[in-house]
This record gives sequence, C-alpha cells and structure tokens, in this order.
Amino acid sequence: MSTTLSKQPAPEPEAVSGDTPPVFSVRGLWKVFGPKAERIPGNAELAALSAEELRRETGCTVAVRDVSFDVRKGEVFVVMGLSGSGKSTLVRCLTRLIEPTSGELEIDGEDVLAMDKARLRELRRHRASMVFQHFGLLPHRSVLDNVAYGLEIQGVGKLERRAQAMKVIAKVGLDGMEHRRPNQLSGGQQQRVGLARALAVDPEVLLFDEPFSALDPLIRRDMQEEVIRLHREEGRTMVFITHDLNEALKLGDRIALMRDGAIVQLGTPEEIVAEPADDYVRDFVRDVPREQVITVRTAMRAGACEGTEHPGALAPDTVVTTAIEAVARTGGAVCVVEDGDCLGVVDHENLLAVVAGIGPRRAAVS
Ligand SMILES: Nc1ncnc2c1ncn2[C@@H]1O[C@H](COP(=O)(O)OP(=O)(O)OP(=O)(O)O)[C@@H](O)[C@H]1O
Repeated sequence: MSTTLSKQPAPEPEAVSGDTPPVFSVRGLWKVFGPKAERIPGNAELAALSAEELRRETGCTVAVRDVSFDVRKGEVFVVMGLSGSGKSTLVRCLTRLIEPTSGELEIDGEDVLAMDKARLRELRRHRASMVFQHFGLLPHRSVLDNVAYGLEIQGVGKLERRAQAMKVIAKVGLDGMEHRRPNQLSGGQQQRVGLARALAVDPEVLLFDEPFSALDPLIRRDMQEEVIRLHREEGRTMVFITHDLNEALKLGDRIALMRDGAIVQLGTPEEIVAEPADDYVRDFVRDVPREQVITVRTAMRAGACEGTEHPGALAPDTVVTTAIEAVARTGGAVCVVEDGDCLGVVDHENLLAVVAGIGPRRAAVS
C-alpha cells in the first residue's frame, strides 16, 4: 500500500474546479460566545482585539472570526487546526447546530440563516449529514436499525429503509454484521456504522467531525482509505474536520487552516506545503515530506522537449518522489506533458531543491 501523503485524483464525473457552483457559501461568519456577543463583530475596535484581549475585556470567546469560503461541489474540504482553533464551531454553524453570531451562509444558493425550524430539520436530515467522533450509535439496536435510523425519522417505510440500509452496510464493508449490536463491534466497525448511517439518507454533503481521532493508527488509516474510496466512487461533497496534518493532506482537495477562529490559509495541500502564507503555517508544515506532496507542475522549470513523442514524459500531477525516480532512469531532464503539450521540464536540480526545502519557487527561476 502506498504511504504517499498526496491526494489521489478527484473522481472523474465531477472533477473539482473553481467554476463549479458552491454547495456552501460562507461570508464574514462570526461566532462569539459570551455576554452581548453580537456587539463584537460590528465593532471595529473590539473586533481588532486578539482572542486573549477580548476575553479579558468583554468576557467573550471568539470561536469563529470573520471567516469566508466556499465548499465546492464534489470536493473534500478539510478544516484543520489545533485544539480550540474553532473547527467544530465553524462546521456546526454550517447547519446551525450552533447559531452564528453574524455573517452570511448559503447552501446551494439558499439562505441558511433565514431557514425556519422545519427547513433546518430538512437540511440536517436530508442535505448535510454529520458523522461524529463518538459514533452516536443506539446501543440496543442492531447495526441494521442503527443505519436505518435516519430514514426512520424521515418517515421512510420499514421495508424500504431496511433495503437502503443493507445497501450502505455493504458499501462500507459491514456485510454479515447487520444483526449485531454496537457493543459487539470493534471501534473501527462502529465508526463504519456511523458512516453508513450518515450515507443512508443519501445527503448532498457529509460533515465529519474528527471521526477517526479515537481510533488506533492502523484502523484510522483503514478508515481514511475508506473515505477516499467512497469519495472516488461517489464524488460526494465532504467537509472533514481534523487536527491531524497528515490526515488533512491525505484527504483534502483543499484545506482551511484555522488559528484563533480565523482561517490563516485556504488552499490545496500542495499550495499550503509549497507556499505557506505566514510563519505560523510554515511552522505547521515544517516536518511534512515536501517531495510527497509537491507535484512537478509546481516544481518544473520553463523549457520544452523536442518533437511530439515525449518519451518518458511525466503528468503534471506526478509527485516529486516519483519524478526523482524517472529523472534518475533517464539521466537527464524529463518533460512534463498535459494533453500532448509540453508544459516544462524537471531535472535533478529543481527536484532536489524541493526536497531540500529551497524550491520550488527559487528552483523555477534558477
Ligand atoms: N459553548 C461554548 N461556550 C463558550 N466557549 C465555547 C463554547 N464552545 C466552544 N467554545 C470555545 O470556542 C473556541 C473554539 O472551540 P472549538 O470546539 O470550535 O475548537 P476546535 O478547534 O474544534 O477544538 P477541538 O479540536 O479541541 O475540538 C474554544 O476557545 C472553545 O473553548
């Protein structure tokens, strides 16, 4: 099994691009806990204070601070940050499990903040399902009935919901376990039940709140592979909270890195590793093996190969580790080709610059 940190290509039918209309659109979102919280976002003087100063002066905690982003259809959008950085609060605000203090929030162009109770219930039950860290399973019910639970509260008939539950039970690899109770399952299997239950209602978006952090490392890796596989097969939009950088790099099409409630950088894993926005992000990604994340699209320099054959050419999404092997085999520069066009070339010098942490930018101009 490959241990590379780089994200596998997005699913074919719904390739993720900036042109796809957003599922969630978030603008200037704040969540402040504490007395008279609503005075803070609109007050430039108070809003300029650090989290610590605000707490001292107002007794309020800013959990989410003026955050704006889109979650695009079909992408895995990871919210990452240290404990207390605001990840859970932000993701709970998306379906108003926590009420935002101010800002704008839409799902598929519909104003979430204007939804009444019935519409909100519909949002949480049908459109955006949450997978929790502690599974939230009902102990006295079988796997089958746990998975069918979301459909049951939607009023779906018994036969239909059981048939649908059996389908997703198979999808998450729990075939043959449908009559067990949760306490007869391992932690990883319980997490699969939680995942199946969220999938059973066929939501447009799956929201994962640190689902794997209680699992031991091997099971955790299995579950990450499971999420990648499901995403590749279905192309469903996912929002995934984690404090684990490797998990974020492995799963995310894009990562929002949070600190003190704000997003300090939003970008692809490669952008975050290759071009950290500030010293905080740089420090965060310091130990990442850059050559497993940065691709030749970023590492290449200008140049073109001769002819149209492009022997030994690399695709632009090839990670540097793989490109090093290709360059070693040919003994010279190798071209990077997309749709038959040569985009540039890579050689020992600019690939090693990436490994050494002095590229790709400097390597590109040298
Ligand atoms: N109900 C609440 N009342 C007051 N403060 C809260 C409440 N919920 C969260 N906070 C504070 O908001 C900040 C962000 O918390 P949040 O749980 O969103 O962070 P997190 O990044 O998800 O952390 P963790 O990884 O530990 O779950 C923290 O300072 C937290 O103490």
